[in-house]
Amino acid sequence: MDHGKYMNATHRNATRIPRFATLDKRANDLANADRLGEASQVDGESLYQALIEHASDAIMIVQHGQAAYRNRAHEKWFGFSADGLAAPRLSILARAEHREWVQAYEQALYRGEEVPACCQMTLLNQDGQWLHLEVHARVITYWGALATVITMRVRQETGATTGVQHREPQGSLKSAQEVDDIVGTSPALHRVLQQVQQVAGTDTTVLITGETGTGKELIARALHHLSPRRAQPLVKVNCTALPTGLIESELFGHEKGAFTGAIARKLGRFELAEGGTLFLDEIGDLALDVQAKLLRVLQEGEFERVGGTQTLSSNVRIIAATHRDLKRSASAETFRADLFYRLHVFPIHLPPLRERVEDIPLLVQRFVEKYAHRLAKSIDTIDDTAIARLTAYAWPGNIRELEHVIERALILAQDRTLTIDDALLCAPPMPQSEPIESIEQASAAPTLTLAELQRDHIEHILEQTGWVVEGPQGAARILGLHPNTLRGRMRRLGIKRPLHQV
Ligand SMILES: Nc1ncnc2c1ncn2[C@@H]1O[C@H](COP(=O)(O)OP(=O)(O)OP(=O)(O)O)[C@@H](O)[C@H]1O
Repeated sequence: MDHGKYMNATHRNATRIPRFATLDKRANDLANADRLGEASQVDGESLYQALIEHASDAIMIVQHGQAAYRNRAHEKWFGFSADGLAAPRLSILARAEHREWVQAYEQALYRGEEVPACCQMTLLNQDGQWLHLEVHARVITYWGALATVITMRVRQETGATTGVQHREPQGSLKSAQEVDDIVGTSPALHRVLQQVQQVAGTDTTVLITGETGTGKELIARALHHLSPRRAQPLVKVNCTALPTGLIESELFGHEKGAFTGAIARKLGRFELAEGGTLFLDEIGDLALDVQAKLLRVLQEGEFERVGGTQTLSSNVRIIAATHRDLKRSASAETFRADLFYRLHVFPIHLPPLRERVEDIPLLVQRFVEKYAHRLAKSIDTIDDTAIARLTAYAWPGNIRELEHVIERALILAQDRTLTIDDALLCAPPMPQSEPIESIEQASAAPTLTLAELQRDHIEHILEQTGWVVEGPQGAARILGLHPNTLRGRMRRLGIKRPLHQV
């Protein structure tokens, strides 16, 4: 499939083909009409469209190899996108052992060749359920152009890959995925989304933990977008990126003349987030004196601007995130224990990608679509060995690293098949035979601590990049880390450029 073409085609189609909303309105017009008395007043085209829209079979119209229209049943069974158009290809969703066959079927179909009038296949939906389908496909002329109509009748659900049997695909869990484009079907992600759903509607403080690049910010956004505060601002503060001297004024604002350089009053992030959500990223890096002031706002809802005497009250919901083990930091007295308990009201832990490898194929699909479009590349297939390599890799930078690997793979792609060269993956692959739970231990030499292992790996990458941290060729990008996060980690792990290389 030509993704570049698809995106253009989708935009072109947007004007030529009635979009979901138009069909939906016509369907509603029809539903509102008195069926016996007024049905005759609805024109034949509307009637036909309403019938398709409300059919119990999943119907998709494909043009230029991509979905130009999907009816309600299709969205209900497959999910995948809020605008109803971006349904992944059948072959991506097919069972591995049938993928080749489904791909051949699909390609023949889109070339306008003859395919069996009816066939059966099993496809994965967005909720990780396998659906047994009876598939009918035919080529038609649609608004003056050739299109393929694919009708699918769901014969049976075989239960979810998550192990949850017969879960309703449009259930409440999907909304978190819908609002922030969160991809994945693993039980681990499923549990996280369940927690998001439970807490989003409240004002409870949430502490999101997890390694770098696991999607903490994405989850924070989903919490805000699903909360009653969604119409108010979501304000982010990166506690690592701000110099210690400035963080207090960033959070609480300052009055004119409060310190040298304070030439005017400045509102802090608490005031900017008033009525909305304040996302305190990397809260584990907050200086101890600022922690005390933050605790006061959390407990009493009050603060003063730096240099100010007026006490201001605050109405913000706090979401904090960290890659650190805050409990351990509290024991080591680098983080206030009282603040830790105040934040730890509703913890959400995002497991590392290596513990939810089931999410990798869909994430790859998502990133291929994203970057194929941006880079104007056309990718039809993802090499089988590529998926095997990607699932065997340890992903120290988690999903951000995966995203960058796919971007680089697309830049390097010479033809329409995406391949993953070992050189694209920086850390050693995980041992294949070990169960996932033991991988961390297995990949670490017995005499090395995790910190030592991390230091070695970061140093190794820095040496490869000539100690360049930032930029397209920099170590941060390769490791899938934000440059400031990498600098912070280098400081923490005592990594310094050797003098002879300076
Ligand atoms: N489940 C997911 N589906 C789609 N994209 C994801 C998912 N999880 C993470 N991403 C993407 O991976 C990248 C990293 O995610 P995010 O910034 O939320 O991670 P993080 O844990 O906050 O990282 P850090 O600790 O370094 O700040 C982002 O581009 C995000 O959109």
